[in-house]
Amino acid sequence: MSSDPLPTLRWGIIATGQISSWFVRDLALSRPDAKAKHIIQAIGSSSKEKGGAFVKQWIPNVSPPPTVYGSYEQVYAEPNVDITYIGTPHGFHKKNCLDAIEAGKHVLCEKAFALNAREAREVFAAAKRNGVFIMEALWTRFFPLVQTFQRLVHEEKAIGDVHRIFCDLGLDMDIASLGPESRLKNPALGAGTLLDICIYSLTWGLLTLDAKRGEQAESPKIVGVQTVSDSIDFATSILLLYPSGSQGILTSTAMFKTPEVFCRVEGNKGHITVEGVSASCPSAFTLYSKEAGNSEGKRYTVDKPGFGLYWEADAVAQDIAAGRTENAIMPWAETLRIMDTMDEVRRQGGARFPVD
Ligand SMILES: NC(=O)C1=CN([C@@H]2O[C@H](COP(=O)(O)OP(=O)(O)OC[C@H]3O[C@@H](n4cnc5c(N)ncnc54)[C@H](OP(=O)(O)O)[C@@H]3O)[C@@H](O)[C@H]2O)C=CC1
Ligand SMILES: O=C1OC[C@@H](O)[C@H](O)[C@H]1O
Repeated sequence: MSSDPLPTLRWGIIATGQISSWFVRDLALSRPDAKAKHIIQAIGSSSKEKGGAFVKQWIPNVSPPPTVYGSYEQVYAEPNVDITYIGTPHGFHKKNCLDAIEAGKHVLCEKAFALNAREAREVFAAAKRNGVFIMEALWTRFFPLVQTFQRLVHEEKAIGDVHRIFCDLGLDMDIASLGPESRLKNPALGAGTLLDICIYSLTWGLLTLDAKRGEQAESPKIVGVQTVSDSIDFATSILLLYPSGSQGILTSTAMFKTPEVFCRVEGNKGHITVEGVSASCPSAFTLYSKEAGNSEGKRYTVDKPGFGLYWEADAVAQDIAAGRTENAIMPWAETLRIMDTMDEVRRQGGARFPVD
C-alpha cells in the first residue's frame, strides 16, 4: 500500500491531435494543489512515428516516457493502462469508447460525447454492463471559477432571480479553406459549430438557469436555428425557455471570433459578465450587484498554470479511486440531456450527420 495519499491514475491517450497535446501537457504539470497523481502510460496513434513525434514535441521530459503504439487497440489491451482518454473527432467517439469499455478500461471522452443521443445511450449502456467509469470531458464545469460562479448564482442568489443569460462562442474557422477530411468540415466526423463550440454556450445556459443537472433538471422549451451549408452548421442559435420564464440565448458561429466578454447573466438584483479566451475557458467574471451599489463590480479571477484540463482529470481520478462509475458534476444523465438538446436543435435547424 502506497503512503501517497493521492489517487494514482495511469492514462492511455487515444489520438495525438490538438486537444490530446493540451491534455498530456496538463497531466504532466507539477502542481502543488494536485488532487491526484497522473501517469501518462501509453499513447495510441494512427502511426507509431506520429505518436513518437507527439511525445517528443509535447512531453519530452516525462519520465519514464509513455509507451507509444501505432494503433488504438494496443492501448486498450495494455494491462498498465487504467483509463483511456479519447481525443479523436466526434464521429469516432462511439467506437473508441465501446472498444475501450469492452477491454475493461475506464474512459474520459472528449466533448461532444457522441454524434447523437442514441449513440451516447449505447455507450453508457456498455459502460454500465462492464462496470467502468465514463465521463464526457466537459472541462469547463470543473474550473473552480465556474463552481464559484454557480455558488454565487444559485446558493447566494448574488444577482437574485436569473432572468436571462446570453452566451456566445464564435471562432473565425475559415471553413471554406479546409479540406473535406477536416473534422470541422466532414459531417461524418460531426462537423459544425453545434457539437464543437455551441456545446459550451449551451453548458453556460444549463448551469446558470437551473441549479440541478441530469434527470433532476427542469426541461426548458428549446428553439434552434442554424445556418447550414452542405449539411453542417456554420452558426447555431439556441433559445431555452424555462417554466419560470427565464431565457437562455446561446449561440455559436464559425465566422467571427467572440470578443473577450462572452457571456452576460441578468437577474433582478444585478448582473454578471464572464470573460476569457472563449466560453470553454473562462478566466474571470464580474458581479454587478444592485444592492452592493458599486458600479465597477466585484471581479473574480483564476490564476492557473497550463490549460486547466487537470481539474477534470483530478476529479476523474478521485471518482475511480472511490469506486464510482460516474462523476457528480458531469453525470451520464447530464451528457444525455445535452445530446438530446443538440439533437432537437439539429432537428429544427437542419444540420445532419450520416448516422442520424
Ligand atoms: N476540451 C477542449 O477545449 C477541446 C476539445 N476538443 C475536442 O477534442 C476532439 C478532437 O479535437 P482536436 O484535437 O481539435 O482534433 P485534431 O484534428 O487536432 O486531432 C484529432 C486526432 O484524432 C485522430 N484521428 C483518427 N482518425 C481521424 C480522422 N479520420 N480524421 C482526423 N483525425 C483522426 C488523429 O490522431 P492520430 O493520427 O494520432 O490517431 C488526429 O490527430 C473533438 O471531440 C473536439 O471537440 C478539441 C479542441 C479543444
Ligand atoms: O472544444 C473546443 O474549444 C476550443 C476550440 O478551439 C475548439 O475548436 C473546440 O473543439
